[in-house]
Amino acid sequence: MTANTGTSGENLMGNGGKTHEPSTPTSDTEVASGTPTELSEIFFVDNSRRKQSIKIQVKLCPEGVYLRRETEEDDHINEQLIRIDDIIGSRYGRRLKKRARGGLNSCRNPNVPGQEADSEPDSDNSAYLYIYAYLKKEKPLRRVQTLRILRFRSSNDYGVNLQTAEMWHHTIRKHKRGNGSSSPADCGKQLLILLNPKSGSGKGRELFQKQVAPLLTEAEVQYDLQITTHPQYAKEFVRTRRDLLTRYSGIVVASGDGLFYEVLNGLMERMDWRRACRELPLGIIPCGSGNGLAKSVAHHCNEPYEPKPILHATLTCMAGKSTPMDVVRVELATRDKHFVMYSFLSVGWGLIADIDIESERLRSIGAQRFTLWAIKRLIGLRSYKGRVSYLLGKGKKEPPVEAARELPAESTAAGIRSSLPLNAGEFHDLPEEEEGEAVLDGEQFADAISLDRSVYRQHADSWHSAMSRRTAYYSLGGPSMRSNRSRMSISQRIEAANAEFAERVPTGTIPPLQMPLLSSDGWICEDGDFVMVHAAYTTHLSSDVFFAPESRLDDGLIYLVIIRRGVSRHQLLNFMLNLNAGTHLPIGEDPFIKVVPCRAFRIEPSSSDGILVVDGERVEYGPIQAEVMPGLINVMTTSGQ
Ligand SMILES: Nc1ncnc2c1ncn2[C@@H]1O[C@H](COP(=O)(O)OP(=O)(O)OP(=O)(O)O)[C@@H](O)[C@H]1O
Repeated sequence: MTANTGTSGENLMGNGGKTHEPSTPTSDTEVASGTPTELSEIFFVDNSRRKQSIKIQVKLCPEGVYLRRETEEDDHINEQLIRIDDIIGSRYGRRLKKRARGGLNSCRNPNVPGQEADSEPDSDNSAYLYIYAYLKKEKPLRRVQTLRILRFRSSNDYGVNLQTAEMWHHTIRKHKRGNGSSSPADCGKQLLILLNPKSGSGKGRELFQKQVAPLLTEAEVQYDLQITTHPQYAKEFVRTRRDLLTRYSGIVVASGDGLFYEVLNGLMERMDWRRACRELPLGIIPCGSGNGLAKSVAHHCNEPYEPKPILHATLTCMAGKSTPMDVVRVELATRDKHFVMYSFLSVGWGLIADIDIESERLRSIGAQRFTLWAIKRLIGLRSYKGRVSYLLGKGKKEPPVEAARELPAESTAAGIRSSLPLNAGEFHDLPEEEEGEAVLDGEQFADAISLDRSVYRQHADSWHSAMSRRTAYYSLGGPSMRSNRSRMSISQRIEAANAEFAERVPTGTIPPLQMPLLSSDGWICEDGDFVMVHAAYTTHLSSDVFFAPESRLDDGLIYLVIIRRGVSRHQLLNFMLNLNAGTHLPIGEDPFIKVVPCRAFRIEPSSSDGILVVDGERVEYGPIQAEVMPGLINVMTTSGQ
């Protein structure tokens, strides 16, 4: 719809065809900047069929834009509200040369002879305001793209008309801010967009240009697009950029879950990790193959996902709101080394992990590979011996389990740290980075630091150190260490460095992997044969696997699904078939399948052969444990907290 205002409006309202001043506030409440709170104007739309113009009152207020349409027929009045949340942005200026989506209809001022709406831009003194909105509709849940074009032509002077359009534009922005939305444009920062051109079907770049870039333009978002050139590019980028917090307002990953994992782990390696996690909201635009996080975020916000996941997720990232989300600190032990990684989706052992990884060889057939491999694995059903231990979530009762038992209250060696209440507030930032001597010291002792925090993700095909650089640097370079350094032996320095490190970086609060878990600390342990142990902390493992329906982004809980040997193939088949709808978990007690909401868990496989996955990627097989860091990061959502 194109509406025009100005002399025509005045004429109809009986002002004798005089041009009128630009829109003025209808309310006298004005903010310091001079932007009014409410604007109202009469517009007209040509109705060629009825050979008359339709009068439309347009009112802009904090709730959004009201359009009230009146025709000559008394009984024919209808109204529309474009909610401020549904408006992603507006633009003002001359008429766009290219026909804008939503249609810039030819319109003629009905009351001023000779004033052609379709005149060439050069002779057109009108200023146009383009309002871009994506209206949220229920049943079915969807977003409807809507463009409203307001044409301001009350003056013969283009500059005056432009001022009016500009005032409307700024008022829209003000109301969006007032609604809790913080656009990058408002804080003078850019959005960092990391795009993996190889993710999913390998069309990330194309999809971005076609579906994401136009929305960014509509929302006036300034962005820095970084196209990854190799694995670890994104991780290194966020880990090493000194101006990350001053230059960027948030980070959007246009890719699959794999790249999001890189970004998260890159942030966690920064000296200012805590501040970075708090101040830089993270968004995801699903261009990958699994897309569990994008679907979980859409589910959380009650936003549509299909049939246009990229469009919907981009809108979510543009909404300027964020919600805290849990991160899970995962610790692995292989070949006498400790590895730490930060996860946001899941840890898996057994059935689902096997299907996910083993079906890779059928990647060329698409998503059907999972179905085919699931059938294969159900026929040749495997189970794995081992031990699963967990700390129940606060206020959660232990579910009835056949073989669950409490760990003996062992009196353990000195130095075992008991499990503390998990609290994100316990994690601290490192002090600001210092150059020079400290870094040198760090390098000198890097190899000697006992707590190696390297992580190996086989699929990513590269080693990356999660903490070692920082460990070495901080521990020995801190002011408290420097003064006593000369009097300390190397081993004392290393010990002190580790102690300081443990305080300052996001260390775990549960006992290290090689230490026993105590029932007196609340640990519950199950030994036996397991078909599957799969832990999830978001609702969806992939866009079509609704694995943990009860999960909330920041509930501080890990949903541990345990399936014991003895489960029938029929029951397993039902489990697999119902994963899509989220109805796979037993409602009442079940001797073989159960779900445990916990804060931390440990898996200790008895054999050395099997598959473990973290966030859908294979990791080294061996003992693994994880604990939740509640609400550590903020993810972009449409409903902020
Ligand atoms: N330019 C690149 N070339 C090759 N690999 C890359 C490049 N950029 C990133 N990667 C790696 O590709 C891996 C997979 O990427 P991503 O997660 O984006 O896609 P996906 O695997 O298709 O999606 P999903 O993880 O949702 O299944 C990541 O682990 C990342 O390290």
